[in-house]
Amino acid sequence: MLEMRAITAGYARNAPVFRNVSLSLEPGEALGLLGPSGCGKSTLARVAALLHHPDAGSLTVDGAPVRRWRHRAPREQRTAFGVVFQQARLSADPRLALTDLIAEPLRATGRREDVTGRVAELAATVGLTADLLSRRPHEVSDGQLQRACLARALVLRPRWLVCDEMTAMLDASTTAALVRVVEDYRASTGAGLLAVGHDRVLLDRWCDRTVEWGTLTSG
Ligand SMILES: Nc1ncnc2c1ncn2[C@@H]1O[C@H](COP(=O)(O)OP(=O)(O)OP(=O)(O)O)[C@@H](O)[C@H]1O
Repeated sequence: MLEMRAITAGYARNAPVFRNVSLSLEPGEALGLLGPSGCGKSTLARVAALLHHPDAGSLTVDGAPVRRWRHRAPREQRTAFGVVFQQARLSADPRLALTDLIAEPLRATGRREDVTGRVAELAATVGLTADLLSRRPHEVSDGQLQRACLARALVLRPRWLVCDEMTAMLDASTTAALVRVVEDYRASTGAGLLAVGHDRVLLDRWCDRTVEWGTLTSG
């Protein structure tokens, strides 16, 4: 279970982006989050994935309260999450070939021996061919780079996936392919999903439940 209670968060101490937002996901649930631009959906998604320290409120992941965020979070909690953002180019190190980008979390957690097998397996899953794997981000399309970012998000087999406008920059066929990869992953592992988006039709089709930002505030 992923439980956020009365979260207040933002980027300046006395001017939070939002206050008292609560949201819970059941184990294995796919939840879509819709809301107007700038309301704070990405910020909340980053709090949920342990990437942004909230000003107040509590987060519990699979029964364990989160006390530290970002690099201070315990590895076991940090690696429970796979995250994919809208702008793949901002979240990909431009110096790394796609194969190293996908392998980055394995190397960072000392699992170098898993790199070759796991990268090959995930490249096939997300539809990246060997010639693309050796290229760097500026040598591939946005869709190809997002495929690599999704593979990176899955490489440690997370229990929770956070997809923040993952498909907003992509065409219909790449969108369908990446959504299918996430669905197959969830079907085989039981992972939960928080999908932030603007497209209600896509979220309704993809998720078990879709909530509007305006319904999450508890006063
Ligand atoms: N790193 C940052 N520093 C300062 N302010 C930020 C930062 N990131 C976001 N903001 C501000 O916080 C507010 C919420 O941004 P956020 O990206 O969470 O909204 P959103 O609901 O995801 O928007 P969108 O749907 O447009 O992506 C916005 O006013 C934004 O300008």
